[in-house]
Amino acid sequence: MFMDAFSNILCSILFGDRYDYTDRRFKKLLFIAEEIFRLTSSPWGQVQTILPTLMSYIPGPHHKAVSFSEEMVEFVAEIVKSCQQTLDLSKPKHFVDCFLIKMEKEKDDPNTEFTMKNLLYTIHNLFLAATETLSISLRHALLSLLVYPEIEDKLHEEIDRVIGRDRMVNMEDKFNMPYTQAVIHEVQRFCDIAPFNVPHMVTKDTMFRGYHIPKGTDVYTLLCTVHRDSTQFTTPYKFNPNHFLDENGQFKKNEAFMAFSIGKRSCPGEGVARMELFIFLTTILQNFKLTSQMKFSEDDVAPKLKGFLNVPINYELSFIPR
Ligand code: HEM
Repeated sequence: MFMDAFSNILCSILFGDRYDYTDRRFKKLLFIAEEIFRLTSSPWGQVQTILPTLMSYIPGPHHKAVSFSEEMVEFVAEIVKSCQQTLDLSKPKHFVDCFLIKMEKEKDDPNTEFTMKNLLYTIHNLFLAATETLSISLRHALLSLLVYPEIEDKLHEEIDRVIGRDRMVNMEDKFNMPYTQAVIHEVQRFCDIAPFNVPHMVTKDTMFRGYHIPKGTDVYTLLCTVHRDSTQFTTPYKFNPNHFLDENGQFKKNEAFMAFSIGKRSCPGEGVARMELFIFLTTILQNFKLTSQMKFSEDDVAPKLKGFLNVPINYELSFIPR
């Protein structure tokens, strides 16, 4: 359900359109995205990420991810084709229109990055980067609130005080909701969904803290070590929103928070991801109390590595209207 909702937000940004949840083509797109994610997270997929050349010679299920990716690109190509038919150069309606206009402007530049292939693969990558990450984060957040109902109570209190029950939340509210902001940051720190980040490669010979890293070496920046650093977080192995609150209960940034990575290649979707997590979580809690027939321990909320992402356990959840 969350995947459907987050994917539809992306579809509105990219194509200016939402899909009905029962739409056959939309369901197919989500199925493909989930399959690519499942295959790349499997042990086969992980070895392929680390040793792509070797794994291209070895038969196995990891090759299916490539054919699923091709299917997704074909699907996207159809949508882009229909956008081309309705394109008005003076009135771009969405991301695809803006990209097509740039393609048109730079069509005589042999070095342009604005090509059809880049458009299709950018959309493909956005689908993979933007849907599962948000869905996993929200599922972690709701599980954390089931394990710590006192934190849910404090969120309800802040939501009722700042937003009330009669209007929808908006992004301005965030500035008056330090506790909610702290909880969302703590969910992302504690659940640490991309513990090894994504692989990077040094583009030139590099000296780092006395070590020589030759050009072309793969580098994995372990975000998990920063998120569990006891010099930065008082109780690194415990879910604790106070990590992001000062002594006056105001939201406090922490430079060691790196859920979206840092530097030039940090997550370009950070802004929209923060917005979506805030709006989804506050809207759910404005309207519902969370319960479950299952019994949870503190260990259940701790991150569980599956492939290259930390995912929450499977759990049942009921939304009780408030
Ligand atoms: C809670 C949600 C999200 C988390 C935790 C997250 C985290 C990350 C991380 C750790 C990276 C790797 C950065 C690096 O290479 O150092 C990344 C890359 C990326 N993310 Fe996100 N992300 C999230 C949501 C999104 C959303 C909503 C979008 C798009 C709307 C998005 C688009 C991307 C793209 C395109 C890249 C690749 C950037 C590149 O290769 O330069 N992400 N993300």
